[in-house]
Amino acid sequence: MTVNKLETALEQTLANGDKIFIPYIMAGDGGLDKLPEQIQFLAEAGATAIELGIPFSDPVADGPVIQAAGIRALSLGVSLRAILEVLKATKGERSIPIVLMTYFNPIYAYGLEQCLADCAEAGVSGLIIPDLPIEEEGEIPELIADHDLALIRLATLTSPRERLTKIATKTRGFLYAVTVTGTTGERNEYIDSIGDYLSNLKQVSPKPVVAGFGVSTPEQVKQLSSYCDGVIVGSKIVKSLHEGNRDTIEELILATKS
Ligand SMILES: O=P(O)(O)OC[C@@H](O)[C@@H](O)c1c[nH]c2ccccc12
Repeated sequence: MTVNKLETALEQTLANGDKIFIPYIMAGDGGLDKLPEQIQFLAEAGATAIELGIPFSDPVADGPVIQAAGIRALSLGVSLRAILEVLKATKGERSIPIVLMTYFNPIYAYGLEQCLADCAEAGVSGLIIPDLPIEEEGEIPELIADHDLALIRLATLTSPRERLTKIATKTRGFLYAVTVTGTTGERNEYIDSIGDYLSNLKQVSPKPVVAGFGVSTPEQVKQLSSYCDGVIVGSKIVKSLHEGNRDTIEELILATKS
């Protein structure tokens, strides 16, 4: 029951009075053999779930830090297939839910049905596919649900209210609330209406609302998660892991604890 694993972890975090913290890491950055230990470190540091990026040659939504991590992983020959094999082999060792963040192309190249079956077998709980807008999903959400995986939808600042409501109703697991316009990466400030945007999403979303993009300090973690159910941090985590600066990661996670 992989979807349940994700939803239970999110619910438990909120029931404890904490906020959700989902770190994004690039699979295979530093070598795929490092992945199980990186996951274990983040789980022990108190992460709720992990968003695992699949390296891809044309990552249109990624800023410089994540692009560079993807290039490092690709240069080591890291593939979706190899990542799923590592996840499958280490499934019994971890209890933290894993969500894959991948552009649609690697899934398509793998073969949709086979990829979903292998994700489920590897113990993956959900998928974030940023270049699959709801207008173009077709039958894909049903196939994903048939494999007991959550398709996590993204809400963006530029979506009209009606579209946001549709996205919020359709999302599974949680709603990913993108907090900036543009690509991933650290930001110094958010738009003034960020609180209203997140509070509105909370009102229309039956699932937890988790804010991501541009979050890199404990203060930002606290600020954004005060309007919703928690945060996703990508670039800052990727950079800190790469530089061996793990204290920074622990401090970010600590900011979500009550
Ligand atoms: O790096 P940031 O600004 O902290 O943002 C999170 C983000 O990296 C992660 O969720 C992500 C990485 N690549 C993406 C592509 C689309 C949507 C989300 C993502």
